Amino acid sequence: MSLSVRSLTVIRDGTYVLQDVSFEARREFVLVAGPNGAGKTTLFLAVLGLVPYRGDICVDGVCAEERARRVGYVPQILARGFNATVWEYVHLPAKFRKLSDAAARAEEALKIVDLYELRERPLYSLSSGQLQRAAIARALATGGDVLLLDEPLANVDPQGRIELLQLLRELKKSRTVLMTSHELSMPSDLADKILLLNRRVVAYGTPDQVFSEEVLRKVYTYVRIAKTQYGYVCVTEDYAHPH
Ligand SMILES: Nc1ncnc2c1ncn2[C@@H]1O[C@H](COP(=O)(O)OP(=O)(O)OP(=O)(O)O)[C@@H](O)[C@H]1O
Repeated sequence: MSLSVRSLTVIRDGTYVLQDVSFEARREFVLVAGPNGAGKTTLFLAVLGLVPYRGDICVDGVCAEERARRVGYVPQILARGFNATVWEYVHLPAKFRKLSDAAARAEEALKIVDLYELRERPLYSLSSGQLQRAAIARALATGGDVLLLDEPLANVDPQGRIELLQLLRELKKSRTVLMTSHELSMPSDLADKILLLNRRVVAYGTPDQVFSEEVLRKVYTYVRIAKTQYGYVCVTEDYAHPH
């Protein structure tokens, strides 16, 4: 459950989308932050071997593209499908990979995300938060000691967010989880590390290290993050100086 990225460079249409990106994560929860176009999704696609890249990417010491089998990926935009049930959505990828215990894996994954009771429901009937949890179960069912979650908190209501954060806390106990988010307010016990990207690694460290004004200024002009009793709270200067 370790991910090691060394000197990763991705060029698309002649432009450097990622340049000399290096970091390691081992059974940690890493929040991948950075502005639009910073290369966060591209980093995930490179780990999965879906874009051409230079550099070394290894999962549990496996650096060839078979490493992708050890990675669970939840993309930013989730297809609701039309006729699939929750069970089919979670079970079928594991079955198509001919995993002998596909049904047991799907069952366990659905229990982990607390959707087992809803397994016969059509996918389209789920709320956004439930759909996100179903997508996480789908990734868990095919493997996934390293989980890559692209914006799982987007479009999720506050109650769904609490449920998802609770699930993420559980998942990180036995896995390496990378999650992208533009929402930097979060409980202080969630992220072990913050990877602040802007095509290069701007900073990689603990939230206290990266959420400092000095580091954030390198990427965001008007953003501040305060550590409060509620966790890290992100405010922009228009809140700090109301009109
Ligand atoms: N298929 C592609 N061909 C060429 N350039 C691409 C392609 N996909 C993405 N890019 C470019 O790569 C850069 C990084 O995109 P990426 O989606 O990785 O950023 P991101 O940090 O995930 O952004 P966001 O926060 O908006 O989701 C962007 O400038 C984008 O235009």
